[in-house]
Amino acid sequence: MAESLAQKVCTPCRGGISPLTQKEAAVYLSQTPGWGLENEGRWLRRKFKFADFRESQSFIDKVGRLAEEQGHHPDICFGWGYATVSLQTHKIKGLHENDFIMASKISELAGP
Ligand SMILES: C[C@H](O)[C@H](O)[C@H]1CNC2=NC(N)=NC(=O)C2=N1
Repeated sequence: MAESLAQKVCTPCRGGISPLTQKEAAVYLSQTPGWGLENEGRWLRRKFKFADFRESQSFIDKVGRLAEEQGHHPDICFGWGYATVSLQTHKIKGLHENDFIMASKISELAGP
């Protein structure tokens, strides 16, 4: 079986490559349920819901640790009962496989 996105690790992206096209991104998207494309496929986003503020905070804390581990950092907006996580590869102003790897790992942190 092909390696799942969540098993891969983010690799440094130094730029000089094209971002994924919307078509290519759509193929990855089918492997990251709950996530959606925004801004003409330049961003990947998902809103997670939680029981209260403490749970949202605990989740983003875990996301932060994962981001440091992987060297790939999402933008996060959170509040009582929710956290919205947005991913982009800045150097290419669009999406890279790394964004989908992170998305998949973040979904695993949120649980089933
Ligand atoms: C130098 C360092 O690896 C880069 O600036 C990394 C850090 N974290 C990052 N996180 C995200 N989401 N996109 C990036 O392009 C990015 N670049």
